[in-house]
Amino acid sequence: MNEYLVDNNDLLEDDTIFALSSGGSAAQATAVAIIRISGTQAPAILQSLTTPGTPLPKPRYAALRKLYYKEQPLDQALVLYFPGPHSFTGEDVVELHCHGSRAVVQGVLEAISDSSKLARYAEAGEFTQRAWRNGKMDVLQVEALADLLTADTNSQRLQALQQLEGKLSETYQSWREKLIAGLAHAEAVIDFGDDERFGDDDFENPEVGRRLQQESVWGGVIDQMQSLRKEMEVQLSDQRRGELVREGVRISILGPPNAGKSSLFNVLAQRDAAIVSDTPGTTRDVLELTLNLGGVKCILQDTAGVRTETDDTIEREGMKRAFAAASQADLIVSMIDSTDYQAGITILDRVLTECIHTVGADDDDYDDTGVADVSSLTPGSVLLVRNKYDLLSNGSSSSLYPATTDDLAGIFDISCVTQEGIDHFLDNLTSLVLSRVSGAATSSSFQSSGEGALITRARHRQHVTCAVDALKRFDFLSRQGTIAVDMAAEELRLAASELGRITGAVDVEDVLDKLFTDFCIGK
Ligand SMILES: Nc1nc2c(ncn2[C@@H]2O[C@H](COP(=O)(O)OP(=O)(O)OP(=O)(O)O)[C@@H](O)[C@H]2O)c(=O)[nH]1
Ligand SMILES: [K+]
Ligand SMILES: [Mg+2]
Repeated sequence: MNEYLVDNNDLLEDDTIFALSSGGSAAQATAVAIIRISGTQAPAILQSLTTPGTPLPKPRYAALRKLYYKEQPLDQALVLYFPGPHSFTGEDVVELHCHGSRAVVQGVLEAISDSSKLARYAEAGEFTQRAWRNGKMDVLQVEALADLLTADTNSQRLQALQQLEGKLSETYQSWREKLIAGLAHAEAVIDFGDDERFGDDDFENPEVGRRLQQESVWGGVIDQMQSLRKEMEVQLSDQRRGELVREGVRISILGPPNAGKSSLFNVLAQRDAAIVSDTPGTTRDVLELTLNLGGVKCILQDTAGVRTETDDTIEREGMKRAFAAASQADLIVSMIDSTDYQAGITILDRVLTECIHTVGADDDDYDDTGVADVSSLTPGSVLLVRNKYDLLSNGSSSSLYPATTDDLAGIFDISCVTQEGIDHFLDNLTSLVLSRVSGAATSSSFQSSGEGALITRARHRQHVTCAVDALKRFDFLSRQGTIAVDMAAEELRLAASELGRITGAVDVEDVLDKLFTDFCIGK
């Protein structure tokens, strides 16, 4: 395809662009290939491919057309014409649904690029970029489209569709409008000294009337901004459900050496993804694989075995990585060898306490107990798995539980060798994953999509957090009486601009540049 690409410096926003939009490449045969052309020259290009005098298809209706290049037939294709602005990009768009063989696709692409020199091959995401530029979608919807195009699971698809529909955009827009209204009131209060618009005549003493009026307007603004802030805080306290759906729920397998962590990893992967051996300390790096549990994307991690002491520097590094992974996990599968229960519990107890209540990722020394810090782990995010159940005589395992038992989401006896207990464990793990994202766009809530204003990216969270911070400062300043109104108003302006950045109402070129490069060519 590179032959169609032109020098980046020559790219113009009003060029007519074209691309193979149906995925794959011109070198791969498919049943049908869709070639898309967007820009002012699109209808002319279509006409140059058909015999002279052939009319353009009726807008938005499919028509069968014979395509020619240099008087040789290229293909018999289904052709669609979407005159702008009623098209995906907002420009004139032509779609050619051709037979997907290499000869046809390459022939048609060559004909488009060569015959008239009217168009150039599109850059990655350029069609979407035009849609955004022409006001067909906002940044949130561009992000949703990117998510939809890369969705692996049901929940990711539903969430992306919901955001594409504009649910999230509506929420942020309405919040921003409220802030701007508040700002307008604040400015009226600021101007009030020289402004007679509040009808002082209604009051016997104009000065008293003025002050009363001013206070009541201001009081109303303060109340509205406070309830707006509460709405935002509710959205922020969503346990990151939307982000979990989008990014995947991180599940770390943690435990002492030889507990069978890699064996479980392989059972869940349904292949030999990790090395299993009877040598303790086999796994050193953190291994990851993606699982679909109940329609939710999960990232499963196998980690190095943790123990209290080791002289091996590589093993120490492995343990450090295991800790870092576990501290960032959303769920932990803590595993012990049932035949070595007591030793396992002692280690796990300590490890879990550290992972749940502290983050050890920055510690050079595993033995250092870090200061309590943020961790994505919450009580109920640890499943205790007692492995090698097959080796226990009469299946009785110890009833001793770790001291952190309050934090446990369940205790499971399994065998990675006989696969006993695996299904039961997996069912429970799946339920736990689902409960983590409940309220996000799962199929049921999508139907009754009343709310659905979930944050789906860290970028959104950051801006909403900044807006809330500005509203907190507003609250403080506004309580100082009308004396600090102008400073308070500035905070409203700041909060509005933070929200504007989410939808792209306020400058977001850098966000978009990054986003469009993630798109495939043809989208
Ligand atoms: N009998 C029995 N053996 C098991 C079971 N699960 C794992 N093993 C064995 O236990 C040994 C250790 O297994 P691994 O999966 O390598 O253990 P690990 O926890 O990943 O070990 P490190 O990576 O060294 O921390 C291997 O010899 C496995 O075959 C089980 O359920 N039953
Ligand atoms: K091992
Ligand atoms: Mg291992």
